[in-house]
Amino acid sequence: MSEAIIVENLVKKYGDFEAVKGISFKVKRGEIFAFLGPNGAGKTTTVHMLTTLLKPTAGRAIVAGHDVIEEPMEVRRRIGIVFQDPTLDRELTAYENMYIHGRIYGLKGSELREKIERLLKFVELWEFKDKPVKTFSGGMQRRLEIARSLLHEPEVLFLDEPTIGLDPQTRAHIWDYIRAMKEEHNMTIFLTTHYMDEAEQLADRIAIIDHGKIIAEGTAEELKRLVGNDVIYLRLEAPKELKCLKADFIRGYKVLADGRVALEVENAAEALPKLFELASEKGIKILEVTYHRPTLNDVFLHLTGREIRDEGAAFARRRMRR
Ligand SMILES: Nc1ncnc2c1ncn2[C@@H]1O[C@H](COP(=O)(O)OP(=O)(O)OP(=O)(O)O)[C@@H](O)[C@H]1O
Repeated sequence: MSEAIIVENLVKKYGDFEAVKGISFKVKRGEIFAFLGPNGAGKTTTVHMLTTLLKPTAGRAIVAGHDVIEEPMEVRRRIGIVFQDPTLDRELTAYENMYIHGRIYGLKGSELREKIERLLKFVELWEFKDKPVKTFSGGMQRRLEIARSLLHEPEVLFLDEPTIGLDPQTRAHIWDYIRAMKEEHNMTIFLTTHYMDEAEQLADRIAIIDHGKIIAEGTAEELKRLVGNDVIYLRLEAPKELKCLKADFIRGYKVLADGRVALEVENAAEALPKLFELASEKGIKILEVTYHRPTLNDVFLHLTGREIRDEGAAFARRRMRR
């Protein structure tokens, strides 16, 4: 089978609240697939259903060739998971954490020792192997969790927000490991993220999830094509004057939470002089202008009218404080 994950009409209700509202998608073997969405979109709930930790209310999911409801043990044997919150034993050393996990999966002797060494070297923690985890930084702990999740050579690896709260340098390191896992082991990787750059940098395909539904799916390039060619950001002296800025060359617009306006246009270089002319005709004062090719943030804005960035950033700050 060429698919590592097949999901059909998957639903999860918590009481009356439907957190996941009948989602369907497929992930091919050897693919990095990202679930991109804001806080509370239903990403973790989906990961928990796909990893057999949570029973779906309805629908079906096949992971590594096995049904998550009918054959949970078969699924568990073939997957690795790195959760959002650390699950390491902080009192034990890095080596001991790896060793115990390996024994749980039936590994032992020289095979286990060699794997631990190879994986701790892979995530650049070999020299810290005898240090207790409580002395590790957040980034070191995440690297150790990744190494641990690879011990039993999973076919499919689930990473729930793998770089949340980490500094840019550590995030880039973790991206390198994720790419290496795909390239060297043809591993299928399902990751959730609210960071657009993470989805863009890593994923072969991206599903954008919002309020429990997949609202778009494709490669980063395909998703950006939904928006069009260019996006112009404007700050107006009086934002309510926006309604006077109607013209054929403006394909759509959205008002951002910070008061700026995003205009979707075919070609910003051609649209800008026309825009200035129109503004001066109508007596509208433009305070600031920038433009760029659409980003995934623009795609999210185009689809939902909201920015993923604000919600994500606030969420990351909240988590860091915990
Ligand atoms: N055990 C639960 N009981 C009730 N509601 C829940 C429970 N777990 C999650 N929810 C709700 O379901 C929705 C989806 O949550 P979920 O954690 O899957 O979202 P998410 O996209 O992963 O966001 P986050 O990154 O914050 O976990 C949210 O509105 C959340 O409040």
